[in-house]
Formats: sequence, structure tokens, C-alpha cells
Amino acid sequence: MNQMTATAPATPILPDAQTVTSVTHWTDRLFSFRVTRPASLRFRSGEFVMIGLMGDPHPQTGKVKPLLRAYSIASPSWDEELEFYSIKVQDGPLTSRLQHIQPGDQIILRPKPVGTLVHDALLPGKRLWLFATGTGFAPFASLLRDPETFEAYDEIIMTHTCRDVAELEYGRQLIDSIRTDEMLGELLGEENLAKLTYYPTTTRETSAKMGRITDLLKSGEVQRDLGVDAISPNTDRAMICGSMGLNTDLKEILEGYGLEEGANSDPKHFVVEKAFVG
Ligand SMILES: Cc1cc2nc3c(=O)[nH]c(=O)nc-3n(C[C@H](O)[C@H](O)[C@H](O)COP(=O)(O)OP(=O)(O)OC[C@H]3O[C@@H](n4cnc5c(N)ncnc54)[C@H](O)[C@@H]3O)c2cc1C
Repeated sequence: MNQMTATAPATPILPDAQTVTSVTHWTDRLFSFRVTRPASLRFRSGEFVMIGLMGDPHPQTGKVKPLLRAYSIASPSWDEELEFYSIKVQDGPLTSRLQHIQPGDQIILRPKPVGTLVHDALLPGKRLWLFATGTGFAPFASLLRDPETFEAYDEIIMTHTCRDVAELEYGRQLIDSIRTDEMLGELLGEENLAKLTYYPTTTRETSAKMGRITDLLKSGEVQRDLGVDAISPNTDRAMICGSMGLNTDLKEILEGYGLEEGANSDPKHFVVEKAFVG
């Protein structure tokens, strides 16, 4: 599918409602959109919020309740708008409708950001691994546009695994923009951009690098490709955002290297968040 982008300014009218300012369809399963940001909303890059639409009226009572789902904020904390990167689940209660939003439409946004994919949950380190599958790239789209990420580490390795090449496109363009956009370059620090390595892989469609990141790590292929030494709790920190299976497998791999899972209240070597439930 061709990318289609539409833009329009507008003003929110309902409490907790924000106005859609642009929508981009990446594939028939993926889209991203931007909305106005509530003036009072403060968040740490990497956190998620609940967003949604009003549901259908209850068949007996006629009452209408909001239909909300967790979404990582894909934009950095300094951005004046909020960006989200979304799946389209064919029969999904929310996304079967959300995928049709247009600039000027309203969505509900509960302004209570939370999450573990934040710098505060990690001890200081030298190398940061960001492991994503599918829409799990979203929190990293936020963190990769945050100057703190580049100031805190000597090296950042962003791995993204999808089934098909087209599903990598949102992430690929984001990485490109970090490397080529003058404003982002200035903000993140031109010399810092050399710290970023992007490692996309596909599991179904043929591409330059194929395979699950877990297999590529276990075989040592990632380390050989990137010319990095073995992962160690002395130097390496990691954030993981993918399916339950990926999260569990990666956690086991990192623990095998001696890394321990951290939390906001107890920062350690790596943190994990589900990209979705199910
Ligand atoms: C902490 C957290 C952060 C999240 N952030 C995002 C995000 O940034 N972007 C996003 O698209 N979704 C995200 N999700 C998932 C999101 O909350 C919804 O599940 C998703 O929007 C689908 O909603 P739905 O009502 O259409 O279907 P649901 O009833 O919620 O899901 C139906 C089924 O679709 C599959 N599914 C749901 N979400 C995904 C997904 N993202 N990728 C692949 N399969 C999926 C699962 O098998 C699920 O059982 C997040 C979930 C959690 C827990």
C-alpha cells in the first residue's frame, strides 16, 4: 500500500478529547497519527497512556462508555503534539474503528502517563540496546528523539524485527529523520548521532538481515555483524518492547549474560514492556 498522509489543524471540545492533526497509513496493518497535546500533560519519553474512542451505546441502557487501550507515546517529551504508532486489528474493538480517523476527528486521551521503558529504571551504562518487534518500536521512537538517550550512553543499538520489509518502514524513516533532519540533529547533537546503530530484521519476507533477534543474539550473529563484545552487566543496558514471547525469550537471554530486570523504584540493567496483550 502507498503511504498516504493528510494534515489539518483543529481544536478540542470534549474533556480528555484531543484532535487528530495528521494520519499516515504505512501498510494495511499499520498506521501512525498525531494529535494535539493537553497543555498540562508531562511525560517521560518511553511512557504510555490510555487512548480511545467512545464505544457503541449499551443495547439495554443506551449508555455510552469510552473504549480505551494502552498506547506508547511515540513522540518525545519535548514535542508539542503527541504521536502514536498503531496496529490495525481487523476485528479489534478499538482499532477496527481507530484506523479510520481523519485530521479534525477527536480521540479520548487519559493524561496519566506510566511505564517502565524510561531512563530512570536503568542504572548508568555505556551501551543501550533497544529491542522491538512490530509496534513495539513506538516507545523507542520517543526515546530516540530524546537528547537524554544520547547524552547517557556511548552507543545505542536499535533492533527492530517485523515479518515483512514494509512493516519496518515507520522505524526506518524515523531513523533516517534522526540522521538527516537539521532540527533533530542540532537538538540531539550532531556528534551524538554516530552513536546510533540501526539493526532491522525480517522473519518472513527476504531482506538484508533475516531472523528473529533472539536467534541472532544466541548465535552471536548480531555481535559479529556489529563488531561488539559480549553483553555484560558492567557495560550494557537494555529496553525490550514486543510480544509476550519475545519479551520472555529476551529476558532469559539477558539474564544469561548476568543482567537483572529493573523498575522505576529499583533501577537495574534492563526493562521490559509488552507491546500488546495476547
Ligand atoms: C503497555 C502497552 C502499550 C501498548 N502500546 C501500543 C502501541 O503503541 N501501539 C499499538 O498498536 N498497540 C499498543 N498496545 C496494544 C493496544 O493496547 C491494543 O491492544 C491495540 O490497539 C488493539 O486494540 P483493539 O481493541 O483493536 O484489539 P484488542 O482486543 O486490544 O486486541 C486484539 C488482539 O490483537 C492483537 N494485538 C493487539 N495489539 C497488537 C499490536 N500492537 N501488535 C500486534 N498485535 C496486536 C492481540 O493478539 C490481541 O489479543 C499496547 C498495549 C500495552 C499493554
